[in-house]
Amino acid sequence: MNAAGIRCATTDDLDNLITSNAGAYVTKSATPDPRVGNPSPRMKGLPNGSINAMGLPNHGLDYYLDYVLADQKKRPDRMNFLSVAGITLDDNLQMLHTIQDSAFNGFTELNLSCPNVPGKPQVGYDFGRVQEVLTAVFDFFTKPLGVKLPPYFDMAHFDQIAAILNRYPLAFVNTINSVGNGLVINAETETAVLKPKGGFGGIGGASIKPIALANVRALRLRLNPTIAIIGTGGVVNGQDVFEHLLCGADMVQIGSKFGFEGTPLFDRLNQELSAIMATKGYTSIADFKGKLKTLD
Ligand SMILES: CC(C)(C)CCc1c(C(=O)O)[nH]c(=O)[nH]c1=O
Repeated sequence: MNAAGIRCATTDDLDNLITSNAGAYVTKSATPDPRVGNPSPRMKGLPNGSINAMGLPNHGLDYYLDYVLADQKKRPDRMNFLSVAGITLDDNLQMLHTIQDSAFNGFTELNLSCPNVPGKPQVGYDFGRVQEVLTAVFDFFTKPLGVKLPPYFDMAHFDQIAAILNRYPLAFVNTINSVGNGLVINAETETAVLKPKGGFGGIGGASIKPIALANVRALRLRLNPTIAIIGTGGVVNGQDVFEHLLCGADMVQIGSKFGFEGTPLFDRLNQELSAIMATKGYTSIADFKGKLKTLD
């Protein structure tokens, strides 16, 4: 499926997704009210990925909730995901109350890369805050909910975030979001390529696959089996999908590459993954999911 933020901000984008061979879709992370987002250039393609500082441009929660409600009426059998990214905890709780009180019965993805109070790191990097947010959310929210996580790079952080997440009835964890605050420069003009944030932005694409695979594997090994894992990051071909599944992902999302290739990507990835499985004699994903071997 697509990753939140990529070709999923308008009803046209979403119509393209539901008529494609993607297994599911997720809507652009929503805020309570529409947002214009940051000034352009705010996203740039790179030889092996992308950098972005979009600033959460979106049409507001109601726009996406209306869309998924209409879709679930038309296609009650299909999975759909609604992503929310409140700038404040109150915004997140307000949106989740609206979703809880609505007829929506799909998955809600709570983006924990949302900003924290000024001077503190994003919520996903403030473990105490993660606990506060999830405690407040699960105080009332009973529908299927997962969290979108930033990448972690330290074994102690894998231990800490997993220990926190295991305390909540999460349907899934989506790992990873873009690798935060990279910087891409144009050496000829001696200028950063993005306008917002002095050129700092989230990095996506092939270069982040080793980080994504590590986060999928580390969390699979630590999280309760009741919590499914969506693997996101660095997928450009069927082998990358296979690797995410081997690390333990139950579902795979594609961001940067989907941005460049569009919906034919899903047909290509399905074909490439099927070819790899046939070569290896696998008839189902269960034959190899999570079965990464180590050299001990
Ligand atoms: C980074 C935030 C703007 C706080 C959240 C939205 C978001 C954005 C974005 O809208 O800039 N880009 C990403 O690569 N990941 C994200 O989660």
